[in-house]
Amino acid sequence: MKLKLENVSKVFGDKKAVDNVTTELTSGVYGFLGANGSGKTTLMRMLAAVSMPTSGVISLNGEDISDMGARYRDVLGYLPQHIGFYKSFSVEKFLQYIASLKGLEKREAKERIAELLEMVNLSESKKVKMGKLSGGMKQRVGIAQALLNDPKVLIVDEPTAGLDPKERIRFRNLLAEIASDRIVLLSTHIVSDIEYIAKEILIMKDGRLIQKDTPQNLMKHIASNVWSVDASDAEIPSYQASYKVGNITRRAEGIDLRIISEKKPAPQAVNVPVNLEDLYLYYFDEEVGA
Ligand SMILES: Nc1ncnc2c1ncn2[C@@H]1O[C@H](COP(=O)(O)OP(=O)(O)OP(=O)(O)O)[C@@H](O)[C@H]1O
Repeated sequence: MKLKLENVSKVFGDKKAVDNVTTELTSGVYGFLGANGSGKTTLMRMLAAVSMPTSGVISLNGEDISDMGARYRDVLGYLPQHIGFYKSFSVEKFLQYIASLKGLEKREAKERIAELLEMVNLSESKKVKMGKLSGGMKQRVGIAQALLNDPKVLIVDEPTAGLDPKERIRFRNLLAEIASDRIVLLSTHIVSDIEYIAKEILIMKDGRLIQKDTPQNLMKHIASNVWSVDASDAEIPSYQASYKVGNITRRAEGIDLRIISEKKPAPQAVNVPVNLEDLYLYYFDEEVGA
């Protein structure tokens, strides 16, 4: 299984939302990191064949997905960032409805829905109306609908938003389990979502794919840029003004700042082992997700 992107771009007016992306995805989980507006959703929509590239080609096993039509949708599962639900449908009814849109046989759908409800821990709530579900429950229904047709390519856009930590772990394990013979692309702001399960991490910035590598290699690249610095309260603002400061840890013996910097930020600074949050901070200025 190979999903290939060749010089894929998407332009809205004079905005290049996705800029000449070329890459290949095979079985496994790919974590997709990027700041807000970096083009992740736009790229995922093209991979889900919801929108067409302005230029470039996306192919599955050598065949242009725009020529595959229904055959591509048959092997695709997609959980968009914002999914429209029918408030008056029960969970089960909603899944039956999506199953019929996806062309599943009634009996096959019934079995699959029961299995998926179990998997996302919603069997007990199958009669509850969609309008009455919590954010996390809705998200789990979204995940179930994306898996209805047992997709070979699964694209999920920020699927863990609104899930509590326990649900997030359950979801992460579920993806890891199903990814052995499928391509799973998962976008997130929350680095811990992909820390353990991603075979590779793709980093997108201003529409361009700037990195694609294993988490270990990406962390190795920045090993000399992550520092721990002893500081006093009074010094914190000046470090923050000059450097990317991650965690600030207060200890009995003083304050420890985690700093991302190519040059040594202070004489007492020492290099420390890198984690994925450092990677996020290195590439993006904004705050690291929860
Ligand atoms: N339909 C559209 N029309 C015009 N501009 C768009 C459209 N869709 C996206 N954009 C712009 O393209 C850029 C990339 O947006 P996109 O939603 O793909 O980013 P993202 O990385 O998914 O961000 P987020 O994490 O906030 O969803 C943004 O500047 C956005 O404003």
